[in-house]
Parts: sequence; C-alpha cells; structure tokens
Amino acid sequence: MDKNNERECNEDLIRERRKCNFNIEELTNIVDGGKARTARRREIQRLLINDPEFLDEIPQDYMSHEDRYSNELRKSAHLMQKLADQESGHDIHQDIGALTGILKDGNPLMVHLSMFIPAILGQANSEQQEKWLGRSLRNEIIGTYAQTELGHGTFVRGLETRATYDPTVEEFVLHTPTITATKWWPGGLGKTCNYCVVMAQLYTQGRCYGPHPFIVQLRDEETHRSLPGITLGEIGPRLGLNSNDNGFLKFENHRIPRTNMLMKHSQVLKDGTYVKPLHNKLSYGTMMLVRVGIVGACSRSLQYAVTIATRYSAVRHQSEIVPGQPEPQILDYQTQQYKVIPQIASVFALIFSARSLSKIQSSVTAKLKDGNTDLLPELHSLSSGLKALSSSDASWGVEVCRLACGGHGYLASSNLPRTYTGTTCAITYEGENTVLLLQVARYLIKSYRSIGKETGASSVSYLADQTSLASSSSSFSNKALVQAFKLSALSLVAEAEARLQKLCDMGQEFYHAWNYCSVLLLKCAEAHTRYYICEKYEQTVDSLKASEGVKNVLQSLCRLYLIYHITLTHGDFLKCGALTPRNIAVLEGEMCDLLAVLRPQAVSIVDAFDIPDELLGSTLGCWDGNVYQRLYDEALKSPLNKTDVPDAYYKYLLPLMKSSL
Ligand SMILES: CCCCC/C=C\C/C=C\C/C=C\C/C=C\C/C=C\CCCCC(=O)SCCNC(=O)CCNC(=O)[C@H](O)C(C)(C)COP(=O)(O)OP(=O)(O)OC[C@H]1O[C@@H](n2cnc3c(N)ncnc32)[C@H](O)[C@@H]1OP(=O)(O)O
Ligand SMILES: Cc1cc2nc3c(=O)[nH]c(=O)nc-3n(C[C@H](O)[C@H](O)[C@H](O)COP(=O)(O)OP(=O)(O)OC[C@H]3O[C@@H](n4cnc5c(N)ncnc54)[C@H](O)[C@@H]3O)c2cc1C
Repeated sequence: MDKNNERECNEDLIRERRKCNFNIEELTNIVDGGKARTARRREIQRLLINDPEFLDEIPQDYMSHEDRYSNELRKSAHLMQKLADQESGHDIHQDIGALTGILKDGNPLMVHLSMFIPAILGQANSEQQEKWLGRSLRNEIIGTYAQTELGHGTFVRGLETRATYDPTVEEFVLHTPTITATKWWPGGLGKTCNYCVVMAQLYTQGRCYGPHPFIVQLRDEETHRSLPGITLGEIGPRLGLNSNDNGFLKFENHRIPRTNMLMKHSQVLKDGTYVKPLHNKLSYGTMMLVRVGIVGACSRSLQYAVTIATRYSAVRHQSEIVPGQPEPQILDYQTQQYKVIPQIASVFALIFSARSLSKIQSSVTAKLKDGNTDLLPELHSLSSGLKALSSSDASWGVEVCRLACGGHGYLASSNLPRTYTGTTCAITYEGENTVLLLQVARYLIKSYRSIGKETGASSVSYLADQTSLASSSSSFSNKALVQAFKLSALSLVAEAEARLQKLCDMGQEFYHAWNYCSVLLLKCAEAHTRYYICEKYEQTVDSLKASEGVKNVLQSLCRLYLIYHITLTHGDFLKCGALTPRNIAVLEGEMCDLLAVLRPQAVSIVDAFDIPDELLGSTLGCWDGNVYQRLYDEALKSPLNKTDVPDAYYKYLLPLMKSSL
C-alpha cells in the first residue's frame, strides 16, 4: 500500500490524517527507541512481508488442528532460517518486536527462542554453553522450558519431578513419580523439540536441594523418535495459541550425565557434594528474564489492537449526535474516545516502563557477574509487578478495543479475537498475576518494615517518606499527580502492614494473617507498580528532547493516563487524603477535555506505531480504511461458501424438515 497515494484511501481517514499536528516519523522513532531501531525494524519487516513463504494458503481458522501446527512450523522454520542467513547477523532479543504478527497464533519455536536459549545463557556454565549454546542458536537442536506440572505450576517449590544423583556412575536419574508430576504446558514440547531444560527437585547424598535446571535430550537427533524412558505428547486445543504444540512429558527412571545439570550457579560434584549458589533463587533467573520481555510484548499487542480500533472508529459511521444530521464517525462519541484513547496512552506507559525495567535488569545482570546479588530482590519485585500489570492492562485494553468495534470486532478477520487470546495468556504464564503481585506485596511489607536500613533499592525508597502521608497537594501538575499515586501506594502499604501486625498481635500466625489480608496486599502491589509506571511515564516525557508537536501529544497522553487511572481507583486517593472529592471532579472534567484534544490526533498517533497491513492482519484496521470490501472478501473465503447448498443440508436439515410430512 502506497501511503502517499490518498486516492486509494477512505475519505474519513484522509481527513483525519490532514489534522495531524506533529511529526509522525519522530514519534515512530520514539516508539522504536531511536532512528536506527526504526530502520532495523523496517528492514526486517520488509524482508518478511515480501516473502511469499509467509502466506497462508487458506486462513488459519479454516485449517485442521494438525494443519495449523504444520503450517506454523513451516513458517517458523523458514523465519529462523531467514534470520540466520542475514549477513548482518541479528539479535533476536532486540528484534523480537519486529516479528510480531508474522507468526499468527503461537508458534512452536517461540519457547526455544524465548526460554530454552536464555536458560542456557543464564544457567549453564561456560563448558556447557560451549556444548549447547551454539547448537541451539544454529537450530541444530530445538528445546523448550519444562517446569510446570499437572499438579503444580505456580508453586515451583512443590514440583515433584525428581533428579536423583547416582555417584557410582555420575548420572542423574530423572523420574516422574505420580500423574501430577507429569510436565504439562511447555510450548513446542509435544512434537517439535528434541531437547529441553527440565526443572526438577535435586536429590543428592540423601537430601533434597529444591528445584534445579537440567538439560535433557528427549528425541533421537536422526529419527526424531522419543527416547526410551520418555513419554511425550501434545495437550490438546486451548483458548488460543493453537498452532503451538504445548506438550506433556513423563520420565521413567531416565538417566542423564551429571554434567547435564546446568551448573552456572550451583553444582553437584562427582562425589555428590552439593555446592550452593550465591543466591538461592538464581535458578529462577529464566523466568525473571522472560517477565521483563513480556512487558514489551504486551505493549506491542496493545499497539495492534488500538491501531485497529482507532482506524475503524474513524471509518465507521453510526447513529446520530445531532438529530437529523448524517451519522457521525463513531470516534466522535465521547464514550468511544473513552474506550480507545486511554488505550493509546497505555501503550506509551508500557513502552517507557519496559525500557526502564530493561535498564535495571542490565545493571543487575552486570552486578551479578561480580558476585553481587543485592538488587536481585528489587528486580524480582519490579519484573513481577510490571509483568502482572502490563499483561492485565493489555488484555483488558485489547478487549475494550474489540468491544469498540461492535459486531465486526467479534469476527476472526478483525484479528482482535486472536490478539486477545495471544495477550490474555500472559496473565497466566510466566507466573500467574495474583501470585506475582503477592510477591511484590511481600517485598513491599519487608521493605516497609526495614525502613532506615540501607538496601540500595530505589523503587521502594519512598516508603520511608512518612511526611508525605500528611501532605495532600493542591497543585495539579503531572508531577503532583504522580505524587498522589505515591501517597496512595504508601498509605495502602502502611494500612496493610498495620492490619497484618494487628492480627499477629491478636495471636494469629503471620502466614494466616497474610492470607487474611491478601486482597488488600494485592491492592498495595498494584498501587506500587502503577506508581512506578506513572513516575517513569512522567519523567520520560518531561525529559524527552523532541519537537513541540510530539512533546505536546505525549504530554497530553501522559496526563490522560494519570487522570484515567486516578478515576478508576479514586477511592484510594480519597481515603489517604491525596485528593479531595472536588479534585476528583475537576480531574474527571479535565479527562473529557483531554479526550477532545487528542481525538483529532488519534489516527496519526496509531499511524506512528507503523504496523504494516500485512502484519496487522485486520480487515478493520487496514491503512486505507477500505473496511467493508475487505470484510466481504474475507467472508467469501469461508469453505461453506464453496457450494450454494452444503452437504449437511441433505444429511440433517432436509430429513428434519420433511419428517412431519
Ligand atoms: C537468539 C537469542 C535469543 C535470545 C532471546 C532472549 C530473550 C527473550 C526474552 C524475552 C522474550 C520476550 C518476550 C516473551 C513473550 C512471550 C513469552 C513466550 C513464551 C512464554 C511461555 C510461558 C512459559 C512459562 O510459563 S514457564 C513457567 C513459569 N512459571 C512460573 O512463573 C512460576 C511462578 N512461581 C514462582 O516463580 C515461584 O514459585 C514464586 C511464586 C516466586 C515463589 O517462589 P518460592 O521459591 O516459593 O519463594 P517464596 O515465595 O518462599 O519466597 C522466598 C524468597 O525468595 C524471593 N524470590 C522468589 N523468586 C525470586 C526471584 N526470581 N529472584 C529473587 N528472589 C526471589 C522472594 O521474594 C522471597 O524473598 P524474602 O524471603 O521475602 O526475602
Ligand atoms: C499458553 C500457556 C503457555 C505456557 N507455557 C509454559 C511453558 O513453556 N513452560 C512451562 O513450564 N509452563 C508453561 N505454562 C504454564 C504456566 O506457567 C502456568 O500455568 C502458570 O505458572 C500458572 O500455574 P498454574 O496453572 O499451576 O495455576 P495455579 O497456581 O493452579 O492457579 C490457579 C489459581 O490459584 C491461585 N493461586 C495459586 N497459588 C496462590 C497463592 N500462593 N496465593 C494466592 N492465590 C494462589 C491463582 O491466583 C489462580 O487464581 C504455560 C501456560 C499457558 C497458559
């Protein structure tokens, strides 16, 4: 599609684009993280879009379960080959966003890339990396990350799979003692992978040392048949991601060499002596890494959904605002703006906090190399909180975008249902959100109780700022609003701590008191993480060196985000005195003004996300706004439309209709 050729474009969209008052390319660079990144993303996307191998012969929704898997595996393999062939080399971690949309419904190699390789990088010592890293990067072996079991996903310490060391032959014996110990869920495990990283309880010298990672060959490298002592299969259809082969795995006293335990952090020596790690949660490192990645992935899902919903809202006309006048664009309804525009604001919130989290992760990783684990708990808390809020915000945002598109949003061809199922899974995987938020709460209560002790953790230093509890502000700058978020979080933490203490003083054990307060604790974790996101948003926009137009748009979006979230949880702001009822009423009014200010820029802002039609894959969100023709053309692809009268009519309907004659 030639974006300069207005003649092919829907007239509403032409008019919308003419209202643009900022430099779209500049905003695109901010979204990508710099001009070079934009160029790199476009180069990769061009490479993919122009390749006919990525086309589906028929829409995936009409394929059988086997064909969906096979078709996606074909494209995934081609993608890996293509990226590996590039002369300039590649860094999938940096480029992973460019691939969004090319593989449509969960691909069988995703966990190989996003967890198996990172597990080798983060958990294997240098000799082990030498043995397995190159082979996995060259796709000579394909792996997954097998942790979750039928009986335990959340509670990693409760895993049942055993790895028992036998010093006589220097081997571990992997065993699945019960049905509930069956590994269940790992992506690509069913049919694709021939290796995997297994998390199993380590037993040596008669003691259990908890869950540790082991690399295990599952299938013969020549025949791809599963090895003796190993039972493998696929777990069946899911809400979404059905082109992946999420699998199950059982071990029957399967032996692996001692050196297959990933030994970067802890070791089992030849005689069975256990050498403990610097920090006993380092074996959870792969999960933490992926949680950081998920924040960025969620921002991309939301970019897709909001691009579709905004363009469609500009093209779609319905009902009337002024009686008797032509039907307006649905984007002119304030309620529609309230659905769509806060989601645009949310995209930037997620982008900026993902970047900030990535920086913290890099510095913690660098410190870890020097043996310093001091900031690991803070990274665990931040990555848990941001993974939880980004996945729940994005899932809700995508669903709101679907609702904003009315009936057509329910069609598969809008690409909103698949975007939703591909986002909501992130609420559950890589640590179920409630559970992760309770980890954040645990860290908050602990930090609150150790006020005065220097920990170096900056994200919770505000908990020591007791004076702010009394200082409600009368100013309404963005900074002042961020202060209100801080006050709300601080006051919730103080309330939860006091409630916990009171229950303990009344004789309850701490863990019972914890469970009894856990709804409030969840609120603390959400408020703390929201404060973090708001603070990063405000700081990033404030310090941005950008043209006036771009800066204005981002300032308005940031302000909208702050006010939107205040209004959603206004009770907490009132309760702690950070804001008064009058303040809230004023802010609610301002939110409507902001919607009106941003309304004319909405299409141009989503244009700045720069998602090619081929990747957006949506009849409703296409660049040219030719929505109705596309909907019609897609409907014609239904196999039911191959014949006027389907066979099922003769088999079932005709006998029914004639039965009473
Ligand atoms: C070519 C190169 C390729 C490179 C590619 C590179 C990178 C890719 C990167 C990203 C990919 C990008 C995007 C990804 C997008 C999509 C992802 C695709 C696929 C994902 C598929 C999903 C896979 C999975 O789901 S795997 C299974 C995940 N499972 C879980 O997450 C389980 C959740 N449970 C837990 O984590 C734990 O059980 C727990 C809830 C944390 C509790 O643990 P427990 O041991 O019981 O601890 P306890 O509560 O008692 O606390 C004790 C103490 O420990 C602290 N703690 C806990 N965890 C950590 C940690 N990780 N680090 C530090 N500290 C930790 C805790 O706070 C307590 O501290 P204290 O006592 O209070 O002081
Ligand atoms: C699409 C998808 C892909 C996946 N891919 C992989 C993979 O590649 N590898 C892998 O190993 N796993 C994978 N998983 C598994 C995933 O990591 C787990 O499903 C997830 O960690 C949640 O664990 P669970 O299913 O045991 O849920 P449960 O823990 O049983 O959760 C059920 C409910 O119990 C609540 N609950 C549990 N514990 C607590 C608590 N302590 N306090 C309060 N409430 C609690 C939860 O909040 C939730 O409401 C995948 C899952 C999905 C859906």
